[in-house]
Amino acid sequence: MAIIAPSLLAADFLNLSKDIELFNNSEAEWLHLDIMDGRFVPNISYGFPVLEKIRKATDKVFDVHLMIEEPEKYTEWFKAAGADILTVHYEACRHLHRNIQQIKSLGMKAGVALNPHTPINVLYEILPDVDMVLLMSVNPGFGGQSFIPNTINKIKKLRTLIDEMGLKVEIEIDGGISAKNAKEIVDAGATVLVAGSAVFGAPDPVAVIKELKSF
Ligand SMILES: O=C(CO)[C@@H](O)[C@H](O)COP(=O)(O)O
Ligand SMILES: [Fe+2]
Repeated sequence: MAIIAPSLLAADFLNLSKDIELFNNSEAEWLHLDIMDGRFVPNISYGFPVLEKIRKATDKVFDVHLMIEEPEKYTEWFKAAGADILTVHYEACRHLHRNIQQIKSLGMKAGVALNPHTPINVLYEILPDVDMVLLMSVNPGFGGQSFIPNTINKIKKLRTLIDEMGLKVEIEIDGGISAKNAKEIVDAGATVLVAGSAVFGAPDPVAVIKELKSF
């Protein structure tokens, strides 16, 4: 049974308190927060004032996905804004190991994210130091895109690598996930499913979360 992490990016920003209440009353354990800087990705999302307000409205885990250049400049800010898990992109970090150490030294769990074109084998030396790997199953920057089928092969390869190394690392998959493909993703070895438009775009987000949880 996977952890479900609805992505706030697809919530109704004119009615955030309603969507947070739905989330609070659902079986989802984590809230996925996408931070975009207009440099690493072509889009700009939301920032600290939004995070700080939502932090006061939920006790669930804050799963923060940084799609930003130089994430090390903001690690302490995200800790202060309430992040529990902070994930940086492999492609955005010149000193990934140092960034992971910095995140963990502040008491957060540390994740590393890979873009769809980045192979699993770049993780070999960092895997023992991270709590989670996030595999992008769409190109980062936007919600509502289609799942890239090759992600299933990547999940299987990563599952094998983690098991062979005897590690306990979460595998989070992000982008284009719905009740239609969730079973295949979980069966391949994923442990955390991010879903934005499939959850907040649905008439009954709580029911969709329940269905995703059943796989
Ligand atoms: O990180 C990202 C996009 O860059 C994701 O977290 C999306 O927000 C997921 O949205 P859907 O694909 O589920 O609509
Ligand atoms: Fe994300």
